[in-house]
Amino acid sequence: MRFIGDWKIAFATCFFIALSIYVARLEFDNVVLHFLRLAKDFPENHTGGKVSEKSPYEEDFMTMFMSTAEDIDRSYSLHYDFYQESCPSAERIIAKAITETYNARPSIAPSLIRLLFHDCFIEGCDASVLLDADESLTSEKEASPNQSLKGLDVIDAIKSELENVCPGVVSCADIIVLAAREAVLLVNLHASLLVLSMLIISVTLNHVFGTPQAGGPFYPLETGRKDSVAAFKEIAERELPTPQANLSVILARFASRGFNERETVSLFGAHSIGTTHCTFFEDRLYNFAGTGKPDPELNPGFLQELKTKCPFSASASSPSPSPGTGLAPSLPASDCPKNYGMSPTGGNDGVIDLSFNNEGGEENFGTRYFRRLMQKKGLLFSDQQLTSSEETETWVRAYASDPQLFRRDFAMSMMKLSSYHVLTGPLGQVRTTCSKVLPKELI
Ligand code: HEM
Ligand SMILES: [Ca+2]
Repeated sequence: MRFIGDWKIAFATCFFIALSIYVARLEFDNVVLHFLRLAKDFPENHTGGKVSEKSPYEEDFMTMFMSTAEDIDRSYSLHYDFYQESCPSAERIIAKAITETYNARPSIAPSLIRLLFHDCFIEGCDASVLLDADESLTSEKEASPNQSLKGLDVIDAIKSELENVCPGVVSCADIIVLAAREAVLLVNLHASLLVLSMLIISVTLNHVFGTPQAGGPFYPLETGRKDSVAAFKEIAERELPTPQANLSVILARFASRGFNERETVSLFGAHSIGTTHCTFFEDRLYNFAGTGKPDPELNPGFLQELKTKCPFSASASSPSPSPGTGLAPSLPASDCPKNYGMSPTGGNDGVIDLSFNNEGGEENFGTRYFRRLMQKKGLLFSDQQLTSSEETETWVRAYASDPQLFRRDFAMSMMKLSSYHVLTGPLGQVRTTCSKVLPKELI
């Protein structure tokens, strides 16, 4: 009995020490939150909707948020707490909905982060990706890269909840970026108390030994995005890099949207969570670039493990665009079985964790992905391409060994992506249903 009592006291003590260290180590997020509070007290100091031209790494969150903006007309720009008066509970409602959904369906977190990328990368964060086809519009959802998107139902559900509370106020574009922000925060954080306690202890141990905390980083977001009245299927087909894209294609696509190498590499850290279909990399296992052999850039032991997860299928032997082409631009999705889209028939529809056989630990958001790249264990050809140039490999190595650097850079890049090319003021509309533009009589 005595032993059990001692054990309990020891456990409780460890738990509270672990908790204190964990909380203390959240300094990064706390600084941001502190700054957010400051920002709230001085609302006239917010930046406008445009992403700063200056590299965000020369600035911190404070300056990015509070730097000079006097010359920007606030009604035409994003600003912090845009819904403060029009819908004060909006951000709370979104956060609650995402947390509840995540508790029942943790896979929602990566799906929402990917949804943000696919929306913002194509003509900006304007919810264009959510529109359904109608007589005047071809849906972006039909573009081959978007056919495997998930989580749209959750955005729709949040939107209808918000429409009940404050009709016609909160844009779908803002819901996407806020939902993705909550998703980043939640990744790997499970709700059950037992799991949470164990997580805190294991995370604390990780800290002691120099590895990062669980969950993704927090980053502040301005709001006030408007929704588009158009969708951009062809642009999505053409511009979203394919899993077979080589580094120059990838860097060019990101650079044309203002992202440098460092920012691009940091965003790829999102691939440390979620899943991928075998069809997106099976050519690397069986028939790389039509050679009938595996990709020599794939770790041999890892290759064998992947083969058991993704057995040879008809689609693995079908011709594929040679790596690096991005997307065969002249072929419609259905004619191009190995492009970004799901091959409609004969494809390997197996699904595998992007962190398959992860050695970095579940809690290791970001860092584990970069460590795997250094071991030639990138799942997608496009992932492994990040180690193919000196500049990008430098960042891969940096993020693999410095979790705090990754968290900071990822947060900054996600902020930048979330504000890319937004519509504000009269340039867009607030849809009442995310999948439909407003009927003319309501505009
Ligand atoms: C060259 C650039 C990229 C390519 C080729 C690419 C490709 C892919 C592919 C093929 C999948 C698997 C989809 C499926 O099978 O359902 C995937 C998943 C994912 N991607 Fe990317 N991606 C890229 C960049 C990004 C970026 C920049 C982000 C975020 C900032 C991102 C976030 C994700 C996430 C979180 C998942 C998991 C989705 C889920 O589990 O539902 N990706 N990506
Ligand atoms: Ca868009």
